[in-house]
Amino acid sequence: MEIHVRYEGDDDPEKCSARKLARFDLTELHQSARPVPPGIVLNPFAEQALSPADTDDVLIALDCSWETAESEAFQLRGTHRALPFLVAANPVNYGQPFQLNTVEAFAGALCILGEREQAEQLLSKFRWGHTFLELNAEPLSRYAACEDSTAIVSVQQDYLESED
Ligand SMILES: C[S@@+](CC[C@H](N)C(=O)[O-])C[C@H]1O[C@@H](n2cnc3c(N)ncnc32)[C@H](O)[C@@H]1O
Repeated sequence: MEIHVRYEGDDDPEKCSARKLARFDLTELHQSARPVPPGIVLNPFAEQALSPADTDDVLIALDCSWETAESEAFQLRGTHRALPFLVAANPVNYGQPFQLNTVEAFAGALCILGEREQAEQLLSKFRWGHTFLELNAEPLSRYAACEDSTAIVSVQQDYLESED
């Protein structure tokens, strides 16, 4: 699957997971929206959850600081999808649901879309990468077995309830 990043560059470059992926040639960084090809845009504000029914082979994230990640920032061509309940494993947001960094968002999406090997390849560049798969092992395998986004939302409900 092709992996693209609309790179805003307003986050700490030392901790930026997208920059690290680009250093290993695992993604392409785009400084503006125009050259980003259309595809599945990972957008936490999207109305519909990502599911195996999404078949595009281009995956896009917006790498910016969470402070500037407002809905207007996600003006990118394609099918916008939110990721269901998954927990961050990166040292900045460890344990936080939904607020994944860019490599975690790609990895979660790839697992849901049946591209587990590529998810592992991206995460292998991060010391804590495997922890993301361990923390989310059960939801990821349940999401990957769902037919569509309605089923994903219903599985997600189990995790939201156990958070309360
Ligand atoms: C806000 S940026 C923060 C990136 C961070 N600076 C880093 O070093 O990776 C994370 C991006 O991952 C994707 N993402 C994170 N959590 C998501 C979710 N729950 N649903 C959809 N996309 C998500 C979005 O594209 C989002 O803009």
